Amino acid sequence: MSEQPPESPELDDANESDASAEGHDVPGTYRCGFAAIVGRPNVGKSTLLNALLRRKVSIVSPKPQTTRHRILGILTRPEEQIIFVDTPGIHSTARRAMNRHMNRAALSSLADADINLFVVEALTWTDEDQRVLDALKQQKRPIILVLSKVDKVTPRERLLPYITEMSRRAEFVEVVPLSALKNSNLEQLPSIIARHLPVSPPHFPPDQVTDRSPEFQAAEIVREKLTLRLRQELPYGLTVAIEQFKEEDGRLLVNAVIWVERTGQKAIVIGQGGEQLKEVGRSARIEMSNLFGQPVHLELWVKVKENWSDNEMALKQLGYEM
Ligand SMILES: Nc1nc2c(ncn2[C@@H]2O[C@H](COP(=O)(O)OP(=O)(O)OP(=O)(O)O)[C@@H](O)[C@H]2O)c(=O)[nH]1
Repeated sequence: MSEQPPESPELDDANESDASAEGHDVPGTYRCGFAAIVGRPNVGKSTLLNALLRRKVSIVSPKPQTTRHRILGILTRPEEQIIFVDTPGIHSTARRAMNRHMNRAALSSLADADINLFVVEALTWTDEDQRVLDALKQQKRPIILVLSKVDKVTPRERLLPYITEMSRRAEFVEVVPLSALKNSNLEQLPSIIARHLPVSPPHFPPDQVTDRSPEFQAAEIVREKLTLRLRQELPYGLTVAIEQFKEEDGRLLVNAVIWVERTGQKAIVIGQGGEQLKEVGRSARIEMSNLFGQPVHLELWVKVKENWSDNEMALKQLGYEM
């Protein structure tokens, strides 16, 4: 994984002395490594990451395929640093360049992780789940099976035969039923993961929670608000690019462009009398102010780039690593 420093003695030493320099000496038994959160779309991967970190680092919506990038979320504890990798949902209808990018980002993450968290929605099993499990098995890394959304399971007894059935599908090091939404049964997960990480000093400073820049987070907040408000297919045809992000007189000035694929979509995003865009801007601005701890002035523009999501060059320009 590109974020992981190579295992050269010089770098390891540098990490250790960095940690000490900041007053964060770590024990020789300290563990640090990557835990990828993988699964089909919409099973609750980003919600799980945010709940584990008690911070929102990855956007969430009821629509599948919301996460488009690989996003690191870093949990630093006295005995370990777990670098979670939130991944796009792995899906089978990968005809467009964007979908291929998403599957590639997810599949490369699970190959590089020290341990994988395979998230499956409790009581369900689909062909897409099976596809993800097949990919995981090829990696021969330890797998924790996370059964998500157990708050929806009634009566609870229905879980037991399901867990038995699921345990037969692969050799999971642990099966953890939980509800990220209700924050239930999450406490034990970091310790279970840590047992499978290599002994290593931390890769990141203790106060860093993500590898993503404030600009990236700002763009994602706008995209989340759009995804929550817009109906049907439209969220899949838009992306957000930050054109300006600067501090002036104690406030952040943010200009963002919402790129859509067709002229007709532009009018829908803006809405009658500009109401839709105004609401998106208002809710995004409030969330950004909370995240960045200062007032935000947000300007949104809607522009058309024909068919950008099926154009490798456009995707690259818009920040999708290929
Ligand atoms: N009831 C319930 N809903 C949940 C839970 N966790 C997530 N959800 C909901 O499931 C939907 C999808 O959640 P996400 O976290 O975006 O799922 P994801 O797997 O990251 O989705 P992709 O971006 O498609 O890969 C959202 O509406 C969440 O609120 C849970 O524990 N219980």
